Amino acid sequence: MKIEVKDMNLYYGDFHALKDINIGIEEKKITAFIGPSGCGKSTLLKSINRMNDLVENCRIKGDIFLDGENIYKDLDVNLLRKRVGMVFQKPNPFPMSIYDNVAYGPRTHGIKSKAMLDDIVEKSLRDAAIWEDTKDRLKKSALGMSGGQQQRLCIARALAVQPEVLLMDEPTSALDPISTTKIEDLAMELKKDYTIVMVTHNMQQALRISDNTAFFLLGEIVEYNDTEKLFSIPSDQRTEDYITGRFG
Ligand SMILES: Nc1ncnc2c1ncn2[C@@H]1O[C@H](COP(=O)(O)OP(=O)(O)OP(=O)(O)O)[C@@H](O)[C@H]1O
Repeated sequence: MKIEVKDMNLYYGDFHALKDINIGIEEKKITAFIGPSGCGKSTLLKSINRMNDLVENCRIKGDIFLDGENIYKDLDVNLLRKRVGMVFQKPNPFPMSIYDNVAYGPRTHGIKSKAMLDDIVEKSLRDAAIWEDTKDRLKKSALGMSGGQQQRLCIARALAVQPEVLLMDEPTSALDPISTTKIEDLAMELKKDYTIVMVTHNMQQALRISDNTAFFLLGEIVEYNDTEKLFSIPSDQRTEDYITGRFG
């Protein structure tokens, strides 16, 4: 297991948003989090790189381990966020050039050599399958790209600091079907090297690309299994009701 969440409970003030969460995320696999709106998928995703630390009134009990190290006790938060990158629902490139977007992370980690940065930028853009679209316009603003290109750029930006885990929060929900397919293909390619955890509202997407799926409801994980099993022979009635479209 790359990540293990043990007996985790999370509260936003008095609101109990995650209840007794226990889940192991397998290395170099795609794990999908599905479930109706507001059931805690993003909250758990954001906990894995401690983004909830930024939320006032957020209290967490229990533990999360990355390669056996407790992320709340044993790891520096900056190092954790280098190892666990994140891509958000809406592409959010910085208002700067394509090159500078990708070089941003490596620069903040102290890399100054132009040759080294050039290599990292090219490799990251290639790995995010967007080198061909960008190689002749690296100095142009990232904001001039299409939404789908911007999302792949954001993935390149996340890859540039050589993370081990990539958290993706509904990465295709703002994209058209063609860009969505590109991101899905990319995720399947990236799992050779990275552990991917993806929140998705799209059950077809979870079925197409993920190895394991967790079904969330009202802050609990109702069922967690191999994706094909979860969708073909769900063991909980609530999972069955959700995947057959009876609610949510
Ligand atoms: N910063 C916050 N302060 C207070 N409550 C919050 C905060 N963030 C989330 N919540 C609440 O926690 C619950 C879980 O939210 P979360 O965003 O994790 O759900 P989700 O399953 O990802 O939903 P969606 O699919 O709509 O993104 C919701 O009821 C939400 O209103």
